[in-house]
Amino acid sequence: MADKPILEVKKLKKHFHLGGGRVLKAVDDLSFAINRGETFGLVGESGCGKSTAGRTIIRLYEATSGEVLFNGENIHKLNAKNKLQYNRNMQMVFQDPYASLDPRMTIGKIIAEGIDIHKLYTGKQRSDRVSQLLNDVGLNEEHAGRFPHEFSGGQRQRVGIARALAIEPQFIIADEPISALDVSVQAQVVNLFKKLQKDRGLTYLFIAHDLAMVRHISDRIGVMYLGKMVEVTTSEKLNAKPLHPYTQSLLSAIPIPDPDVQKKRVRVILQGEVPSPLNPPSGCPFRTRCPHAMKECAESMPPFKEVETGHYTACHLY
Ligand SMILES: Nc1ncnc2c1ncn2[C@@H]1O[C@H](COP(=O)(O)OP(=O)(O)OP(=O)(O)O)[C@@H](O)[C@H]1O
Repeated sequence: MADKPILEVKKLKKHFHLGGGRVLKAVDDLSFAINRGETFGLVGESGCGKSTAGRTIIRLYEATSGEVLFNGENIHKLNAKNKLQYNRNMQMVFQDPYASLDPRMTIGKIIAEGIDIHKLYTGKQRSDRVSQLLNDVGLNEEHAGRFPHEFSGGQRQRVGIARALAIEPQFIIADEPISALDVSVQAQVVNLFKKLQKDRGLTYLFIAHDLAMVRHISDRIGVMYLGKMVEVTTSEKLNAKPLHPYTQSLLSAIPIPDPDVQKKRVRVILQGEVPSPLNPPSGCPFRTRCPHAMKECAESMPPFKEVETGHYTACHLY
């Protein structure tokens, strides 16, 4: 029998109350699961709720409703001791490696923060651990006494990764971890993520707006639009046969290196902008930009259902 998923997200909602009765449904009814050892890519345009989803899963934000099960346990029902253990199992790597590293702290202190909070090592064991982590991410132990501003963007992101690894988590949420980096170093950081996953059996939730990149590193992909999950399947199925018109448009925008194939491809160009999440369209939120919109799309939100084995989508076409 297959292993139970390491993470199950069930009907997760995170609504921000902005005053004056205005409610911004940043994450609305999100359901998906991540298997142990896989990379799950979460994609969608800016503002669709990817970061909010990641932050709610790791409990930087409290959920408005819904469930997050980690190793089968509902994380919203954990007592203080188990919550600390949960925090140990799940860590986050942020987009901007400069903003997320305290400029007044040395790299060694930054990396050891989690070790100190969880009281894992002290003295020589602690400094040995920091040296090891620096080596593991392609830096070296002399870097421990330096400050974040002395490093390049790629090196700072390596520090961010070492910090996340310090307490040996099983699961890492990487929120746009390469988008702030030069193109030339993006591949190096992606390769580091891959190597660490292989060596340590890590599971990743990899958040990014760039489907072209995500599909190369993810086993499975979830596509979000205006706070909702619109499609989930394996990278191969998503590439070969995307079901949701929004996914089709994202894929059709990715250039193909082969000019003959590129010529034959039908480009799906979306009309208009993403609607405001404060005032989303009725029914399916994508209908105002969808080339296949029908009458029923304005009337009801299509259920998120398994259309083919392991291939889920929320669209009235299916
Ligand atoms: N703390 C907050 N308070 C109010 N609204 C918020 C807050 N955080 C995010 N939002 C809003 O929630 C929606 C989703 O934002 P989120 O950052 O999760 O999207 P995203 O897909 O990660 O986009 P990006 O890649 O630009 O960060 C946006 O409309 C955003 O303005």
